Amino acid sequence: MPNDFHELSSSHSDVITAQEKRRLRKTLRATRRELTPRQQRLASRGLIRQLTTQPDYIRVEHVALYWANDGEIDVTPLMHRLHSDSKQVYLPVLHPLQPRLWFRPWYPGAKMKNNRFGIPEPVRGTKIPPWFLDWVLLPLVGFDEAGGRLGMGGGFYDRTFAHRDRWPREPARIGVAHECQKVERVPLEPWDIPLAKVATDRGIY
Ligand SMILES: Nc1nc2c(c(=O)[nH]1)N(C=O)[C@@H](CNc1ccc(C(=O)N[C@@H](CCC(=O)O)C(=O)O)cc1)CN2
Ligand SMILES: Nc1ncnc2c1ncn2[C@@H]1O[C@H](COP(=O)(O)OP(=O)(O)OP(=O)(O)O)[C@@H](O)[C@H]1O
Repeated sequence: MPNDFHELSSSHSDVITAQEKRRLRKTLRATRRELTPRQQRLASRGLIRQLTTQPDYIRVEHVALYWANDGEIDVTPLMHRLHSDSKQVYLPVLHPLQPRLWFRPWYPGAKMKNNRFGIPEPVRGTKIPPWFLDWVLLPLVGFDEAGGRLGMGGGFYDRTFAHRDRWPREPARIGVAHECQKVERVPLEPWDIPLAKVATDRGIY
C-alpha cells in the first residue's frame, strides 16, 4: 500500500510539472515573439558583447549555435564574428532516427536545407558528436538563475547530453535567451540537464 501511494503521488506531481512547463513555454514563446526588430537587433549585439568578453573566449575553437527561430536571439552576427575570429561554427542537425542532435560545420554561404520543423540545417560536412565541441550554445525558452532550463519541449538537447558521463570530454553548455525569458524557477524533471551558465543580451548568469 505505501508503495502504491508513493507511485500515485509522484506521477501526480509529474503531471503537474509537465503542465506547468507547457504553460510557461506558451507564455514565454509569445513574449519573445513580440519583441520589436529594434529590440532583437540590440539583443543580438548585447549577446556578442557578453560572450566575446568571457575569459575562455580566446581559447574556444569549436562552437555550436542555432539557426534562430520563433523570436530566439538572432545569433547570425555572432556566427560571423566567431568565423572571423577563426573559430569553427556548427549548427544542430536532427538525427535521422532518434530525437537527438548531431552538429555540422557552418561557414558564411554554406548550403542549407530546412528540417522537419522548418529550421535550416547545413547540408554538407561531417556530422560530429557533441563531445567534439568546446561550447554548445543552447536556445532557451526560459531559464532560472540556478541553471534550470526550458526548451521547445522536444527533449532534443536533453537526449543529446543524456549519456555525457561516458564521453571522453564535455563541452560547456551555455544557454542563450533574452533577458525577458528569466523566471523565478523552471519546474524540473528528472532528465533535465543543467546548464553551466546562461548568456543573455544583458549579462551572464
Ligand atoms: N533554433 C532552434 N533550433 C533548434 C532547436 C531550437 O529550440 N531552436 N531545437 C531544440 O530542441 C532542436 C529542434 N527542436 C524543435 C522542437 C520543436 C519545435 C517547434 O517549433 N515545434 C512547433 C511545431 C512545429 C511542427 O511540428 O511543425 C511548436 O511546438 O509549435 C522546433 C524545434 C534543434 N534545432
Ligand atoms: N534522457 C531522456 N530520455 C528519454 N526521454 C527524454 C529524455 N530527455 C527528455 N526526454 C523526453 O522529452 C520530452 C520533452 O522534454 P522537456 O519538456 O524537458 O523538453 P525541453 O528540455 O524543453 O526540450 P529541448 O531539450 O528540445 O530543448 C519529455 O516528455 C521526455 O519524455
